[in-house]
Amino acid sequence: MMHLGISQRRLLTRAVNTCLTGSHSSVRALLATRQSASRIQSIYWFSTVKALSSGHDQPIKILYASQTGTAKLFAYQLNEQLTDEYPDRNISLTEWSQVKPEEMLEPQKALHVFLTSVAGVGEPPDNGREFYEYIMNKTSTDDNNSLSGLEYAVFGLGSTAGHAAYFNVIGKSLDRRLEELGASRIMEIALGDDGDCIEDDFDNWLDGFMKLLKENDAVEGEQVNVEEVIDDAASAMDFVQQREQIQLHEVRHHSDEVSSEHKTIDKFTIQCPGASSKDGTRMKSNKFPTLTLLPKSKDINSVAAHKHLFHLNKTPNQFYTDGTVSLGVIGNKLLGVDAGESAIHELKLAAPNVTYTTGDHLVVYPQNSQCIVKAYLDMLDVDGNAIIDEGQPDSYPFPKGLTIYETLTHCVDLGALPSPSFARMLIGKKDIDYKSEVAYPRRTVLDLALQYGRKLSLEDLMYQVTPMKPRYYSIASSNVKHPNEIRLVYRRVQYVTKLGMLREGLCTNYLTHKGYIDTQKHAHIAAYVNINPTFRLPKSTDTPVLMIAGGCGVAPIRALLEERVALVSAQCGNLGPATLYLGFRSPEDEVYRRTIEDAITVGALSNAEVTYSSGCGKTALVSDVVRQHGNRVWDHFEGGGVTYLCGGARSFGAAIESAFLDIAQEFGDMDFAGAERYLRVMIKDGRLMDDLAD
Ligand SMILES: Cc1cc2nc3c(=O)[nH]c(=O)nc-3n(C[C@H](O)[C@H](O)[C@H](O)COP(=O)(O)O)c2cc1C
Repeated sequence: MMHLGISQRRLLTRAVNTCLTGSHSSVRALLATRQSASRIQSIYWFSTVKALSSGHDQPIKILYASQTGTAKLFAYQLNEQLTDEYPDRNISLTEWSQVKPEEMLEPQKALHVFLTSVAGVGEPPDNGREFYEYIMNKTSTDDNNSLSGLEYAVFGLGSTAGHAAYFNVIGKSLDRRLEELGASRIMEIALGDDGDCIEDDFDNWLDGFMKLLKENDAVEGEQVNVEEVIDDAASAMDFVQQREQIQLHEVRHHSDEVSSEHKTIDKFTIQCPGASSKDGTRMKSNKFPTLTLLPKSKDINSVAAHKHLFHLNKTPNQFYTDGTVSLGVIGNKLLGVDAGESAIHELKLAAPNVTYTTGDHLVVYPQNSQCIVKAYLDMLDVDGNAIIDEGQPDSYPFPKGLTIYETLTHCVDLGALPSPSFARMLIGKKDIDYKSEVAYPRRTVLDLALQYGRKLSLEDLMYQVTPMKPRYYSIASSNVKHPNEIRLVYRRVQYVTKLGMLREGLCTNYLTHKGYIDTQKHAHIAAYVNINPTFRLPKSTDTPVLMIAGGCGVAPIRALLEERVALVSAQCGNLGPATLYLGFRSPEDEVYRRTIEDAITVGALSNAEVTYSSGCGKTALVSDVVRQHGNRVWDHFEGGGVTYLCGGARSFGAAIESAFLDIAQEFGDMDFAGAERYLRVMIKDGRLMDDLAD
């Protein structure tokens, strides 16, 4: 399932940069929601914040660890704001994995700002693991190890939507650990919540951080009082406002001599081979470094423009994560043909050289649709064929040497929301209510630019737009049955916003358009397998299995069923009983009936209960059925069986968790707190596994 659903588990993908969109969840998170708020408070109640003592010319090190790109994006935004504000100060931007852990910290030499997300349920991001382990194991007893004199601030990224029990644990532990090791916290940790509106959280933190630096400058003797600090903040905003007027300046192309006629007529434009205007000029940003463009003769609609970015692999410009491969689309069909446009799809991919295990995720790199890319090219006034030259400054956030068309197609998320600062620039106001004006109506950069009549330069877009992130999908096939094939299940996302704008999920629509044509020449997608060791069939085949799923949550369940059927065929010992509770929106939405019937016929599934929440005479929610069968469910729990829970996190996952808590209280004769403890032990012991997302 894609999750739009589940997959979006990690799917986090998502939305990583959007407010109130999909997010990953887990039962343990749901369980802990009630407790987490007070726990977080108590942890930080006693945290100490010390006045910033370093000089106003002290270098600032921005250090980030990011799994899906959000912390990285914020780190870049912080870098931009700081270099803007303090052009003469030494500001550096470093990914944790870029330097040896023991070389990353420089007490007394720099102010350290850490940004880190949480990935993999309470785990650090992959590019942060080494440093995180280093700092957590570092001892404070050895003088050489002491971090005394190191001033720091932490912006943590996490999600309460799906990970309340582990909300921001990495940022919080890091923040605590640094203090334990003698470092000085100059600002309370900020806990960005991707389950709500993390852009807003970062914006508020950034505002506070910049003010703190200004106050420090004032204390240092520049005689700036508090009102001045506030005025400064306001004039910084005025600058933002000025920026949107986008002054156009005459500049030279990096290597070309500008002809005398251009010198005289192009007062506000850059002479540029990548311009689409007749006179060869385009707009310039008065804030971001001018991108040097080279002409390219190929047409943007040529095949080359749509190819994947594998040619960048093993270069400094590599775009895909190691292990990303090109998978041929060998099947793509609507499973519920009468279920309308949001019917569930199944995508079949040839994966001859890919190793995966049943329960893993496939991480897909989507592309923006051609019509959206074209609309941006028109707005930017540039030629999509022009190549963004290799010689850009290091701060340029995307691979160099690609055409503008390729960059807009692959590297930036044109469906994402602009950051608050970018939105302010586009709207032309310093005070905006980001949630109501941008996040909830889901206005994109293009929407705002068109609505407010802004013309954007290429640079203003490239330096502020959200980078493209790959999307996570639960694999819906078993590697035992299909070692050379991967199936995904997804629902195409389409909806109309409160402002009446049609919105389409970027990846599900990308996949939908990867139609299958039965020839040797397949469409391809770029993707890699993400190992998911906490979602596996039990090692012992006779362990009883209970599977509970809703909608696209059927994806990983299909994989488990396929594997159990394969185990029956291979006569791999005694197969324990297996029960399935599965819910769909309506009978038309139902998928895999045949698969379920076949599994029952061969003995891979003992019984199945399929319910519909609407569209038929007898509707029921899966959670109601689970409650009705409470005694059986309890016997399963007590009998040492394993349980799988797959589907949407917020409503489906929460409803089933609530049913489990009721069952434990009723049949286990325990109170609510005891029921919560009971489920927690099941999770810890690997007897309750989930693949939940929204
Ligand atoms: C696989 C995965 C696991 C996650 N686990 C947690 C978690 O345990 N606790 C939490 O607070 N957030 C968790 N999150 C949410 C992310 O930390 C959050 O979306 C963050 O903004 C992502 O930042 P990044 O893109 O820089 O990695 C998880 C996200 C993913 C993708």
